[in-house]
Amino acid sequence: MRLVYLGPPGTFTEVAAGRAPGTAGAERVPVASVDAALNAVREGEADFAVVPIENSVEGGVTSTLDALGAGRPLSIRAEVLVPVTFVLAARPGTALADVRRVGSHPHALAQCRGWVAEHLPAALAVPALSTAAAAQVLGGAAGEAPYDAALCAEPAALAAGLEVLARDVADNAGAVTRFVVVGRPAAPPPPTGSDKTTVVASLAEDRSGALLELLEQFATRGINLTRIESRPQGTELGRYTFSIDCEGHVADPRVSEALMGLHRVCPRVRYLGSYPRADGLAPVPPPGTADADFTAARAWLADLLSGRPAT
Ligand SMILES: O=C(O)C(=O)Cc1ccccc1
Repeated sequence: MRLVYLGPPGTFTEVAAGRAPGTAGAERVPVASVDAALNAVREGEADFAVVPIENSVEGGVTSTLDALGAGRPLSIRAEVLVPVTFVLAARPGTALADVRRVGSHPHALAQCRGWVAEHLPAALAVPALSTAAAAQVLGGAAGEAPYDAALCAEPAALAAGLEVLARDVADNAGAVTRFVVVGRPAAPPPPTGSDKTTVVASLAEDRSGALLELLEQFATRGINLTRIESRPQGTELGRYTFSIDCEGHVADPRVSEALMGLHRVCPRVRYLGSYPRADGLAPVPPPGTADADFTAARAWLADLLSGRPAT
């Protein structure tokens, strides 16, 4: 079994890959970008990809959301939560006052924006493909590097031969990043009672109430959303698709009814998978929306249709 992840070694994604459920014993191969990881799975060069999808401070990882929403379909099999802390690291001999450009993954730059603004007010933020890639580029560059310091995990800094200038430089202690394990389309694993379902849906037309209609499919079935993000369709200003995570599993009656509702009201729905929640939390449906309520309602309807006396 081959698993690719956003590398190089030392990324937070590597930590997530090491904890990915159902991948014990897999050969773990770093790749340069989220697109490269997902395409390796599409092409059959890897069985699974582990990629970041969401952060508790910065929200969705747009490169992942866009890559999952377009191109050949993929399927999310599991999620992994990893706490993230950053150091600011530089080549030996660099002082904090020498740092004019800071390189890292855009989510790391965003999560340390306040610290950098306070301690390095004149520094430029330079995006890199990952935190460990920023450390590697800085440590490996013979002469001029594209930045003077990198924001990364401490082991990545040390592996690249850098020195730590400051620890715990994130603005929010306790930030958590969510990663997903992605494979080629397959039947979902059985429901566990603590699951999430991910879909991408677009609106029928640009009119008032269209988004409300989409959301109603979940609300009327008592389904809580754990993430919703709009992403531009890229065709014209004002056209968006919605990337949504909801509580529950496609095999749960209330979730299956909500997805069928989406299929009725949205021109395009991409089902990306149902998988166990990493936090183990179970949904608390409002009265009348438990799966047993939906099952009982279907049985009642079956009675009506068969002519059996129904109450
Ligand atoms: O670059 C990394 O180390 C990643 O794994 C992506 C990332 C970047 C910032 C916060 C969490 C994950």
